[in-house]
Amino acid sequence: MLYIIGLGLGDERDITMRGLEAVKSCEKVYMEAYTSLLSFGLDSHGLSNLEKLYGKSITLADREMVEEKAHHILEEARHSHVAFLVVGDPFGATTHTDLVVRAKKMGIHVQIVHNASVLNAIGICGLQLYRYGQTVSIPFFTDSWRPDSFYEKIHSNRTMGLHTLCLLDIRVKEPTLESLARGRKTYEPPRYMTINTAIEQLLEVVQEHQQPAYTEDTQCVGFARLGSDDQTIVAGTMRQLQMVDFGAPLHCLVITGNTHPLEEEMLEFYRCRT
Ligand SMILES: C[S@@+](CC[C@H](N)C(=O)[O-])C[C@H]1O[C@@H](n2cnc3c(N)ncnc32)[C@H](O)[C@@H]1O
Repeated sequence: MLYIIGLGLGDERDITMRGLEAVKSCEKVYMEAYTSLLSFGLDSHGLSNLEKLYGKSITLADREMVEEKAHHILEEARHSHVAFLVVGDPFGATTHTDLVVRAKKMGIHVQIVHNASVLNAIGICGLQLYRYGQTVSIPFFTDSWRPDSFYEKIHSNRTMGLHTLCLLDIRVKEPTLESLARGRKTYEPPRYMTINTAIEQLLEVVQEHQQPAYTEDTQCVGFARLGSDDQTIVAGTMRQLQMVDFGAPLHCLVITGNTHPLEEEMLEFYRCRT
């Protein structure tokens, strides 16, 4: 049996009763460690908090393991109970759908335990969840790689008056260029995109378009560490949010579409005062 268990967004206390029971029944516990981050991080201290709560040791499943060695996890799940822990909800990231499909094709029973996701937690700012268009991902630009496919999606969302959730890049376990050349992998330190960098890139991309989908004066909402005790939510123009220090990761950004008066009333509680 493969259990895919959402941990929610805050800390170890956010697992559901059902999730906790499932973890406790498993012989092997993996923790997915690259599409998100719990508020206490995944250092040895954060992990040991989880291990203490579950009374089990946890194996970190990094990008390489999930993408290249998923077969090994699935083979274990064929013969025993295996838990695969995911920050947020299991279906808040596309990777985990792939795991479910592979497991089902191998005839392995899969059980999903849902939890809160960034995809619904953004509702806290008052923008109605059913007034969103396509979600976009904003990758870190490099000197030679500046993919901007997110722009057209934002454009079409805004044309229809819909809000856009921008998920921001997470780079963990990226091999350094030198190590690739040498054939022995060493890794860059982890990087998490800030709202400030996202806005800088958004404003760079929009300059290349005649009829801009947004400007520096477009209303947005920035979210940091949603679901944790020190979550930060600020509403303001792109220009205003660029000046805000949102602190530690994770961050995401919403570009507003047309707003309803009730949405405006809620946004007032988070309005940037500078
Ligand atoms: C691929 S999504 C994974 C979402 C996760 N599985 C879930 O269901 O919430 C990861 C992105 O969501 C955003 N994100 C996730 N958790 C967040 C949080 N607690 N606060 C703000 N943004 C968050 C970040 O932009 C991050 O790069």
